[in-house]
Amino acid sequence: MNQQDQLKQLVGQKAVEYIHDGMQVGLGTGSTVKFMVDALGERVKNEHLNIVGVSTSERTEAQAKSLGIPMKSVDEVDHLDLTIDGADEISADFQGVKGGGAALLFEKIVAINSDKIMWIVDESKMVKQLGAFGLPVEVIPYGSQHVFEKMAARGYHPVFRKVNGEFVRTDSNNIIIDLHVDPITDPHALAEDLIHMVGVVEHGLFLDMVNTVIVGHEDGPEVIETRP
Ligand SMILES: O=C(CO)[C@H](O)[C@H](O)COP(=O)(O)O
Repeated sequence: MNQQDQLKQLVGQKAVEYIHDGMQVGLGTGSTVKFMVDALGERVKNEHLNIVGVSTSERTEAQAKSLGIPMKSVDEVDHLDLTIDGADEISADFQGVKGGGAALLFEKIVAINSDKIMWIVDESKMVKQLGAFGLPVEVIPYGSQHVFEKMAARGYHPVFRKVNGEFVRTDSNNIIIDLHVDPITDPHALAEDLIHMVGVVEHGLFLDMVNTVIVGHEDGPEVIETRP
């Protein structure tokens, strides 16, 4: 395992210490969360931890079920106690960019219905200002070329996300446009502009949301309470 994966595993293992009996827990998406779900599966199996998971993607759902974690859909729970997710960038004032794994819509729905939100990252994700990582925006396919052109006209430097020449599809069958605005000097203004563009379903700016960040360093995990 490379060093970055070791840090991801470390924060994943640390995060599950915050999960207790009876909790309804949102499970994010991505390579860091995968380690967390593995660790949670161990606790469910070995300690008979009694929890319900709510996933943010088909990938996480399949992994959690394969490990015997009891799962419900977001609409089957009245609330979530805690959501643990990864992030692509976290700024010095704890604003986040997410959606590198194209799961930002479900991640945001689960996050805003959670009492507490925790992000788990290796130290490379901590930045001064957001923007170096392209900002993912989920867009419905119909009319997306026009949305793209409007974004370009605003100077957002959009790029359709494709793999092998094919549009990447989200779990809702939408597509992703990554914006290259670096640095993002006013994330709130950008978020406000994007969410009002017709055809945009959701954007990857997760603002004023996170309560706890666990950062993986070589000498151990650092737990930062951002909004206790
Ligand atoms: O937002 C996400 C998926 O949509 C992920 O949380 C984010 O991309 C981080 O992923 P990783 O842990 O693989 O670096």
